[in-house]
Amino acid sequence: MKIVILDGRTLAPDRAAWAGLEEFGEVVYHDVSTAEQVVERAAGATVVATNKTPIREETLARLPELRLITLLATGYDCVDVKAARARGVTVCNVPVYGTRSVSQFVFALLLELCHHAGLHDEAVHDGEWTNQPDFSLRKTRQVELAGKTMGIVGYGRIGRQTAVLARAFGMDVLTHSRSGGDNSPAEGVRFCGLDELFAGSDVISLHCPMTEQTAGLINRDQLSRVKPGAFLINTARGGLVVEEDLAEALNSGRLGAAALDVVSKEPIRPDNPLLKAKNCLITPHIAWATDEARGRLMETTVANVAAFLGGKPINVVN
Ligand SMILES: NC(=O)C1=CN([C@@H]2O[C@H](COP(=O)(O)OP(=O)(O)OC[C@H]3O[C@@H](n4cnc5c(N)ncnc54)[C@H](O)[C@@H]3O)[C@@H](O)[C@H]2O)C=CC1
Ligand SMILES: O=C(O)C(=O)CO
Repeated sequence: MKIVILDGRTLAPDRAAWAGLEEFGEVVYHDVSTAEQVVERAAGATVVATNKTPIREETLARLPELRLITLLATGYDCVDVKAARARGVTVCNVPVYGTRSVSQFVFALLLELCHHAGLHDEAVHDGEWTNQPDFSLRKTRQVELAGKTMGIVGYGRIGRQTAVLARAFGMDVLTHSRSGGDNSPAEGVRFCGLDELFAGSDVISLHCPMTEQTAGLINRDQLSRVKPGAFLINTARGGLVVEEDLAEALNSGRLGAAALDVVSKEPIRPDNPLLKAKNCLITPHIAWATDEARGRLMETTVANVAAFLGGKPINVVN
């Protein structure tokens, strides 16, 4: 049986790290693949592992031997899961592995927006503190989170954990989720409509998946409702945001700042309008990438393949 890893490098560039899959069959490893390379590389494979390499209907049609697509990620928007189901291909993902890391990263981004610790460190190392008389050198406005409201779009695993951290910072939490009430809210968390969430939040954090319904959810119309000066954080998927509209909201000062771990095309293109937008912090899709989360991701991937081959698939999303 052939197992093809289409884009293993971001998880584990060392091929030895994939040895756990070798007990199931021949493993063919690729650092990274384009959508156009999938058919050739996955030909004859029973199992394909993909992190972000797209697998669309036309690709599936040309891979008749494929039985399992195992995502090396939580988000599965790069796979046409409906087309896979129609062809009898099981798709599974890796939930939970990154819940704590991603929600922690939300606060790494948010705290950077509040305090600009990196910028102050640079100023100190450049001698700015030494060369002025005051005991304190404040280069930007400093913001306290206690008493502010965090709006969480998507109250699933990461959204819920982000709410826990927000509560620990003394924030009130508004949330909007698909069913409006899936998962009973924790104390201090209130479900509301998206418009109310946008109008009532000092910090908006996105945690819903990228789907037909959520594509472009954050657009000019929605951004016109935000509290002046609010912060937007996106660690979910770039496609949730209309990037030109976000750049406009930042440049006009309507939105105070944005911190984005994800953009619509990754790696980011040089003409992405957010690269030149005011007060826009961008990290290269690393919220998931702690050592601990990557270890769990690999373990669950091996478990996904073992369960599927054992006839009792787990973490199935289609
Ligand atoms: N930046 C990174 O490194 C990472 C990003 N992610 C992203 O985070 C997303 C969320 O992950 P989890 O919380 O584990 O998923 P989850 O499935 O536990 O939660 C997603 C939540 O979004 C809600 N939702 C779905 N459609 C919605 C809509 N139209 N409006 C509002 N809410 C909606 C669902 O009801 C669910 O409660 C993933 O889909 C992935 O795109 C996940 C891991 C790492
Ligand atoms: O797990 C995910 O969904 C990520 O985006 C990280 O690959």
